[in-house]
Amino acid sequence: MSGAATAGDLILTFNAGSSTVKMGFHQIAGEHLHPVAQGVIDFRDDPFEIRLKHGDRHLSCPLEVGEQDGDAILSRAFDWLGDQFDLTRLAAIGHRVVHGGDQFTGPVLIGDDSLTRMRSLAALAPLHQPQSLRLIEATRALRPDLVQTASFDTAFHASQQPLARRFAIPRALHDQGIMRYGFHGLSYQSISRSLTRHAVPQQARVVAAHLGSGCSLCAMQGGVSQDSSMGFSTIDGVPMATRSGALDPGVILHLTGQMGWSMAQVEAMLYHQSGLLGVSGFEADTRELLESPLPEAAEAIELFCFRIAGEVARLVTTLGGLDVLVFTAGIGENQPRIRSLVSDRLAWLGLRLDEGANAANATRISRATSRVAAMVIPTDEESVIAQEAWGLLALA
Ligand SMILES: Nc1ncnc2c1ncn2[C@@H]1O[C@H](COP(=O)(O)OP(=O)(O)O)[C@@H](O)[C@H]1O
Ligand SMILES: CC(=O)OP(=O)(O)O
Ligand SMILES: [Mg+2]
Repeated sequence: MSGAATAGDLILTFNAGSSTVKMGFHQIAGEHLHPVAQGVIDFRDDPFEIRLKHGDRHLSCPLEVGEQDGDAILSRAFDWLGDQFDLTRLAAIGHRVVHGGDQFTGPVLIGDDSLTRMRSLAALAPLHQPQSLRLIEATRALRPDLVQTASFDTAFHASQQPLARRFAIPRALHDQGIMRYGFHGLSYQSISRSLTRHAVPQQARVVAAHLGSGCSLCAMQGGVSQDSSMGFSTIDGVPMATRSGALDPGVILHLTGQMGWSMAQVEAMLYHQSGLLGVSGFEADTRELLESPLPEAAEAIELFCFRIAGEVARLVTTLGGLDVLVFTAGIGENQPRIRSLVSDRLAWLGLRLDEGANAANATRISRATSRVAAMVIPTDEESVIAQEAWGLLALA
């Protein structure tokens, strides 16, 4: 890749999540990077399309290609994006890559060697890593001239103490990399920066709850990660849209041993058939569940909030107390009812919501008298990826 840097002033980011690819266009202007447009391809839409918000304009384009055909999706998306932006201005494309293992503790330029190492981690994040790798490879084929960079979800958690990262299993397994990594790190880094902008002191003990399709929580102090609910894989921690969250490992032994399930069946159950979808029996989206009169829907929401509050309590122990609870991502930013149900279970910590502010998705949603502050802070993983890509351009 060396010598490939262009004089472009645009950075495009790709954030391949479990069900969407989010995009961000950022413009380099002197010492600053300005977000200029955000886009999304949501694979749950049928038929799916690319949607773009550019200033006040909302644009969309049907993709009309198979969901699995990554090359065709990208080429069609690039054609259309080329009508909206002068893509010769692209200086770099930055990708979110979920698993960096213990090999990547910061962002990297993508080249043959880093790509091989990212591929070796694909099995550890089967919902995410293959999707990012397909995008990176398709972009390389389409625009081999472009600098590409990778920003890792796991990197932010490299600051955790060894104790927080260890499972109580034989040391030899830990030494082979079977340890707690933590995810959603780009989101937590974005939150950490926003907290500084909101004048939250560096030493404040913060628990951030990233509640989207994937859900995790992170204990932060001094602007860095101290512990998190997700460990080795993106199934760990609290229940999610379709993932189980932490589960007694004896259940897996029972299913594969006594009940004769294959590993593929177990994997499908843990990643795709559990969480809100599994408990409700019909729906993974909190918006639909909260509208539903069915008791199973109410139970799915109750269990979700019960487990989130329980995880906050565990992370408070890691921090030795709690000053700020932050809600972020699709659910955290937009679902007052979920924030309220979680916070009610944390009243013993001295947390009291201002229900008016909560209903309005205000930045500060706790009462002035609350011992713990509760905040709603939009996450911006795309800006973190773009900043990191920009920082690497000089090395390209
Ligand atoms: N405007 C909204 N109002 C209420 N809930 C929302 C809204 N947008 C997203 N959500 C919830 O957030 C979830 C997706 O969150 P998001 O952070 O976009 O996920 P991901 O990045 O993991 O794909 C949806 O399944 C839905 O439950
Ligand atoms: C790590 C993870 O679960 O990511 P997402 O929420 O984007 O699926
Ligand atoms: Mg996400």
